[in-house]
Amino acid sequence: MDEIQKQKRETEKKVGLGMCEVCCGSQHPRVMVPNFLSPEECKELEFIHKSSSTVGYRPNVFSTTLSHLIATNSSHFLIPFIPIRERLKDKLEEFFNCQYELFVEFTALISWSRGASIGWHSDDNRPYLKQRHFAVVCYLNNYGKDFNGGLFRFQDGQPMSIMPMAGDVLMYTADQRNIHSVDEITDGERLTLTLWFTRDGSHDEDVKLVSLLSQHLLHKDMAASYLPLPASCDMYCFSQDQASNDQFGFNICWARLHILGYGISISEDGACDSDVSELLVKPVQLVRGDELLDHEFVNILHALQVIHFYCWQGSALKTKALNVHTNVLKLSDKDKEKINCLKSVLLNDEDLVLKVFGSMPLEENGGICFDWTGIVAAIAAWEDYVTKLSKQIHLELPYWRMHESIYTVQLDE
Ligand SMILES: O=C(O)CCC(=O)C(=O)O
Ligand SMILES: [Fe+2]
Repeated sequence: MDEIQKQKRETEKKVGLGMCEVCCGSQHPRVMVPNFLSPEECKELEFIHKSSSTVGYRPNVFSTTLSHLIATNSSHFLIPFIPIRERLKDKLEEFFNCQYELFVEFTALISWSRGASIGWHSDDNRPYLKQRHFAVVCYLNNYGKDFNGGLFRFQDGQPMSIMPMAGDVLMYTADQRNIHSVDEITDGERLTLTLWFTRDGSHDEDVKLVSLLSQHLLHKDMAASYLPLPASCDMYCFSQDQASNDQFGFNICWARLHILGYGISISEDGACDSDVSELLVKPVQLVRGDELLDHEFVNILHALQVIHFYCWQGSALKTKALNVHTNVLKLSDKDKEKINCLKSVLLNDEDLVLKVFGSMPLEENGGICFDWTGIVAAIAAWEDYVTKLSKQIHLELPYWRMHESIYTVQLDE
């Protein structure tokens, strides 16, 4: 930890606040802003990503887009992004001395796992990406602690290489003046919040998101609107050779529970004979070792959200856990057989899970934290958290619809 902080201070020194004066006239318009996001903001976004991500657009890359959150009944998770997007836009316009308004073109949480990398490129290097004028990369976890490899490099100019550290933000123009690459990840999972901005209002992401939100939220009864609903199963299906779409691989929801030491059980008879798409929408129970928690989650995504909420809020939940009643059952041999059968459907390559999600020490990331009372407390605390966000989005949506823009609405208490 000390070593990392030392490295971080060195990076700040190297990059220096002087970089913040760089503007559009420079040969390589770019800026690195240390500690722009708070540790709490980084952790909340990590929770959202780890409990909602799908397979990404490149091998060994996972992503959570805002439209995916809307489509999976998790629109309320947009709320934490809103103040961050606003602050990033203000900073970008200020640093690049923009005389015109910028629009967010695309927002995503993106994680890169072992084996992922990208060679030299500019971010507008395809005809369909020409509207991308600025890139903003917010680093949400730490080089050397959460992952290894994954250094960001610019081909020319200063700063030349960036060591990702949680909270730091890199902004650069998306054109040829900022050709860059990312080294291969050798261990762990590297997480960013990445946004592209455009001057072209016809590519404003908000217009599309508001329309999706209207379709999803307007006619829904609030009480049911925060329970997650999985997307189609291929969005969670990881296979080594994604192009071939072969059957060998794993379901990433299941895999993310597995690396934290959890399994799932589906009590319904014959579940094991179902195909993956059916399994994803069935109620599940959590398993650890030979124990089963007697609580039914509406589906695997619900269980995954609660476990990652527990990892995120773990210590804060300890006091709440004191008066919680926990019912834990011992698994019978027949139960174990059913669970193993399920496992064979959701994962046919266990080694691949470990290869992809790496083996960085998990202690500080909540990986080792486990006790059933804490998890039962997390079930209720997760519900309070999502209900609060859900109420907020329902209150704000009418204003967003009016302005076709997603922004912090000042509502009187
Ligand atoms: O994550 C990063 O540091 C940059 C990723 C990148 O270059 C891209 O997505 O185009
Ligand atoms: Fe890029």
